[in-house]
Amino acid sequence: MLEIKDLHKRFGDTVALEGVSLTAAPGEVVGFVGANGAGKTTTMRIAMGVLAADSGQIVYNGAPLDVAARRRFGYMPSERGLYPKMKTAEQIAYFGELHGMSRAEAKRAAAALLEQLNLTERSGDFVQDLSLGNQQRVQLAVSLVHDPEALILDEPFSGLDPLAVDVMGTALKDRAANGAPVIFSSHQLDLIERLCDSVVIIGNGKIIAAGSVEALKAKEVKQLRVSVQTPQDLTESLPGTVTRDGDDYLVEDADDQEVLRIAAAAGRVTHFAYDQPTIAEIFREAVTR
Ligand SMILES: Nc1ncnc2c1ncn2[C@@H]1O[C@H](COP(=O)(O)OP(=O)(O)OP(=O)(O)O)[C@@H](O)[C@H]1O
Repeated sequence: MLEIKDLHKRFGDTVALEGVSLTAAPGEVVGFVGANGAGKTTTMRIAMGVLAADSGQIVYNGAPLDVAARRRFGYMPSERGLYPKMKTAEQIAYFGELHGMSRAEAKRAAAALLEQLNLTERSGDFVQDLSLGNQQRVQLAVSLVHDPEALILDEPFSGLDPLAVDVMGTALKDRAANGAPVIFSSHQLDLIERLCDSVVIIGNGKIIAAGSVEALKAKEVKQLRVSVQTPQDLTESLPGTVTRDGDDYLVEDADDQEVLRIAAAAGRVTHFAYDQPTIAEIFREAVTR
């Protein structure tokens, strides 16, 4: 379990973090979202020891996270750090060696990652000759090469094409399936919705919403969507506040069982469920609250 506890950080007069806490359990993929300047990068840098907090703690499996444990983490910093004049496969293996792997182990791990990230054909290319998206795949490979116990990734999906997003998403899910806690930041909320078990929303250095994707959605659920095959117009006969969305009825403030009974009496009910908001809608609502 990775626990980020009550972080505070100022840069001069700027208050960057004001009591930020979040946790990632083993196998949990946590999406970290927030507007530009909200404090995501600062939080992740502090978690990785790149930056010192004014106060707060990073706890891993019950103990303060130290340098030795951090070496077993995988980190993708926002300022990407690759050696442009090194060849792709060598680069990944080199980072493996920096993490204490033997040369042979590191080369094997690099080859496997290149395969998984569809980069095998680029193994011998200099990093500087790769497209930006492929450089980013290499950056992910670098953060994964030592088979990290936990992952902290700052916007790993920015600028990737949909195919690359799928490849990277699968790579992250695989790590989580092996028990790694995974935290990544992103502005792509559809992706967060697709990949994450839970979401943490930060605004102006404070956590403004957090929880499992299902719990966040369930909390915001408001309207019932009903589709009925009937020649009648049920707007007046259904209880509560009723509006139309195409052929559907949207019902609020009503007993759902009563709605179902009236709808079923009128015709064949083909859809009956509460509309769930998207993570994008929950985010917009949270940051404008
Ligand atoms: N080294 C620094 N010196 C001064 N201010 C900083 C520094 N790093 C971050 N800040 C400030 O701290 C706040 C949080 O920035 P941070 O980079 O953590 O946000 P972010 O959520 O990662 O944003 P983005 O989505 O734009 O990457 C901002 O007001 C930013 O200007």
